[in-house]
Amino acid sequence: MITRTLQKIADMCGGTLGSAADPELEISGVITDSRKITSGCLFVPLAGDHFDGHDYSAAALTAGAGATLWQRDKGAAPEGAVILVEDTLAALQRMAAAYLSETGAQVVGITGSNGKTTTKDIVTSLLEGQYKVHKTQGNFNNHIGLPLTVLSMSEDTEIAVLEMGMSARGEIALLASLAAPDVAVITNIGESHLLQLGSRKEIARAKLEIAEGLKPGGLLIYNGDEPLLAEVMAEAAFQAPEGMQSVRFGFAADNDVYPTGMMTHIGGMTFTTVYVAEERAFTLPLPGRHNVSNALAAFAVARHYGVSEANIEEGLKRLKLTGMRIEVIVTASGLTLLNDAYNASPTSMKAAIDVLQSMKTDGKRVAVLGDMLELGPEEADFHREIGGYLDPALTDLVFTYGPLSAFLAEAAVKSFGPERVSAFTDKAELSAALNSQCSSKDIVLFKASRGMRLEETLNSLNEHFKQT
Ligand SMILES: CC(=O)N[C@H]1[C@@H](OP(=O)(O)OP(=O)(O)OC[C@H]2O[C@@H](n3ccc(=O)[nH]c3=O)[C@H](O)[C@@H]2O)O[C@H](CO)[C@@H](O)[C@@H]1O[C@H](C)C(=O)N[C@@H](C)C(=O)N[C@H](CCC(=O)N[C@@H](CCC[C@@H](N)C(=O)O)C(=O)O)C(=O)O
Ligand SMILES: Nc1ncnc2c1ncn2[C@@H]1O[C@H](COP(=O)(O)OP(=O)(O)OP(=O)(O)O)[C@@H](O)[C@H]1O
Ligand SMILES: C[C@@H](N)C(=O)N[C@H](C)C(=O)O
Repeated sequence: MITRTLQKIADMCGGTLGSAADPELEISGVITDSRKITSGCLFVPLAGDHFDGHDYSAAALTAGAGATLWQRDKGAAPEGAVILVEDTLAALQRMAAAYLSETGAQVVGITGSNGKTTTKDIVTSLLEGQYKVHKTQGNFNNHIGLPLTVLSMSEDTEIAVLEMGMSARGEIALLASLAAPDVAVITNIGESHLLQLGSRKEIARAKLEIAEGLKPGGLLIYNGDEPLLAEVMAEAAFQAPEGMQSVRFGFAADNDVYPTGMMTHIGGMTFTTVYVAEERAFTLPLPGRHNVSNALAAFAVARHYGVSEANIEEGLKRLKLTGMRIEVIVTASGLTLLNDAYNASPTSMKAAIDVLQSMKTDGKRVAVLGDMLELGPEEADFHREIGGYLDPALTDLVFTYGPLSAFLAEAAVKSFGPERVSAFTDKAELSAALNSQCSSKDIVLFKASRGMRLEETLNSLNEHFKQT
């Protein structure tokens, strides 16, 4: 984490020391929540939807913070070590950019509608055998999360792997301007946040802002199976940096990185590809064809940094995936739970259904699917599309949760019949139905948008089977 004198911190964030501040005071770490203060940290108060951090600056100092930023338009600053700034969020971002530059770390920025977190985890696992790597924790991928990620990295980090999320134009541009990536990855163009962007082409334009933020001579690694990306890059408005290199990954053989074979097995996927010289087989401890796509993007990053095939194989073995991304949980009772409840959009929903329908079981395959949010005016049709995508020969029961998922159920009934499809808007009723209709031999998929918190229903079913 960042460790600097108070004066240096003030210089990095464009602030001015308050009269009581000791310029030589050592600051270590940056915290934005007064309830999580660490000794000697810099507290950065942010104004949010429910609180204004400035109301907690004095408490933060009392709790052991070494100093606090203070926004000039917030009235009288508290007594003690204060750095006065025009805007605390802008100061946080400026500090992060300065720190990243001072460390000299290489930066890999990862964006895309789906797979940012997964690909970030795979990239990290492939690189860390040869480099000191720091990566985004959880989903800290926005205008606050990315700066905090950077400020938490150690001074001797060699490569920072930073997830960049967005839900509006300009957001990736801001993150890329802060991070100045050496390598930018675009995993795919799906439908996430279509409500705000309006079209998939506009989503592609938003994601390609990462390329425009590359350092000169930087490398863009993008999904070559997605025509919208090439279309947008051909537009006059797209401003590639000087000397930009590019590598395309995907399933089509005209990509630079693509699989020459794939096989699903109980522990994940095995695929063959030409990594450096000749075709090799690699085992990915993750289910789903979509995760092969993510792995191929990560391979392109690893090859750029000269990672050996031996380290690739070791990296895949030690892969630590962030939870709730098609996480396979086999309970003591034998019930298999697919926890894919972190978020959902049509592309990721289909990918999850493909995983469920490809798994072998002596019991039933059960899909528990909740609302997909932020999809815009066509949201009902997107849910109907998923209902029609389910295969009654491969999925046995369908349970839906949420008002939008009623459209999914309506479409599924046409091929499953009413006795195999149940729609709910109450979690307790959904859980009761699952408890009575599922058996310990079943595989049960849970997937919905973050806002549905469907992991609560997964946990309820898990608890039920622990007691039976
Ligand atoms: C500002 C902040 O961190 N807020 C977090 C806080 O929210 P809450 O509503 O409780 O408080 P306020 O925001 O009103 O509080 C303002 C500050 O005051 C501090 N404070 C409060 C009380 C107190 O006693 N002492 C205090 O010091 C407080 O700490 C605030 O700093 O808590 C929530 C629950 O934990 C957090 O969720 C909330 O975090 C916000 C949402 C945030 O942006 N956090 C980032 C660090 C982050 O990266 N979060 C990611 C989610 C990112 C995301 O959604 N990404 C999108 C794509 C980008 C969309 C973009 N348009 C956007 O707006 O984000 C995606 O699809 O992935 C995460 O946590 O996963
Ligand atoms: N390449 C992909 N194509 C389709 N779905 C994917 C892909 N990669 C991951 N997913 C699915 O998308 C969901 C989110 O995965 P992940 O968290 O890795 O993506 P993300 O882009 O970080 O999401 P978010 O925008 O919420 O941060 C999971 O259900 C996961 O299984
Ligand atoms: C976490 C939040 N930004 C998000 O991903 N929202 C979408 C709609 C989801 O919850 O799936």
